[in-house]
Amino acid sequence: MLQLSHLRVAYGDKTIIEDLSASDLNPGQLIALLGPNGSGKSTLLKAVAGLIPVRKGSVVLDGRDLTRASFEARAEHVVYLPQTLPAATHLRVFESVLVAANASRLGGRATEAEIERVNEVLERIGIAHLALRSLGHLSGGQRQLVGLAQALIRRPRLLLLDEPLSALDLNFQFHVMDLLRQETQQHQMITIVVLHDLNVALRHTDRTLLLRSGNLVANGAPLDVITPESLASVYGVCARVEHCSRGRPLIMLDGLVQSVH
Ligand SMILES: Nc1ncnc2c1ncn2[C@@H]1O[C@H](COP(=O)(O)OP(=O)(O)OP(=O)(O)O)[C@@H](O)[C@H]1O
Repeated sequence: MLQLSHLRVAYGDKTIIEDLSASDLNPGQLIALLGPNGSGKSTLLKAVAGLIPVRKGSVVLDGRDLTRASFEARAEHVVYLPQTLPAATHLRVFESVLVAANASRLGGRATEAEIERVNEVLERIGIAHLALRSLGHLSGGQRQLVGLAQALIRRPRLLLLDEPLSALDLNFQFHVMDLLRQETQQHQMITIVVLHDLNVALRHTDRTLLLRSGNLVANGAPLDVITPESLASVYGVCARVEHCSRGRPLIMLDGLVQSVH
């Protein structure tokens, strides 16, 4: 279980998150982290991952406060995939995922099991045919899928993904969200994914955290959090949550209420 308590996060003297708490973040849950541009989503993920110091409060994972753990200890349990795509190096896709699989131990030869796992992850994501291509020869979306493979191969306790769909086409967006849900449930991970497409959050996630100006304004089931009221007050849009002929919820955007920036 993950519990965030009274977090304060700042860049220098600029406080972004003042006093944020979130509980009920449980293993097996795919959790959407939503909020307008600049609301602090990346800052929160980076702080939980230990990439920005937490000035106050705690990040407790399975009873252990990660803010007091060494970077190495934290890296064993937490994987963070940033918004930026993996660098376009000469490394081949297969090697880059193998390196990620080995990231938590120093050196040593890859085991048969690790090689098999890399093949399996590439297959599941749908990029096995790219295994021998160098990263520098891939498209942006293909590199984003490699980044995802590098994260999933680690099978962490806590997986933090910052806009992992931003470069993907519709087919891969659906496939990746489906895969994340399966992996999260099967391996009882806690997966937090930053999304801008609220329909994706409604369709694919178990829980939703909604940020506004560094404050957590809602934490609950997607349909309880994504409401006309919260869309108006947080995103400044006039919208309805309708149900399509198959019963799935869909956000219909009618216009802007106000600027929230
Ligand atoms: N390195 C930094 N130094 C100072 N301020 C920063 C830094 N990085 C981000 N900020 C500020 O922190 C605030 C939150 O930024 P953050 O990137 O966490 O937002 P976000 O919700 O992820 O936004 P987006 O949806 O646009 O990616 C913004 O006001 C931003 O300008």
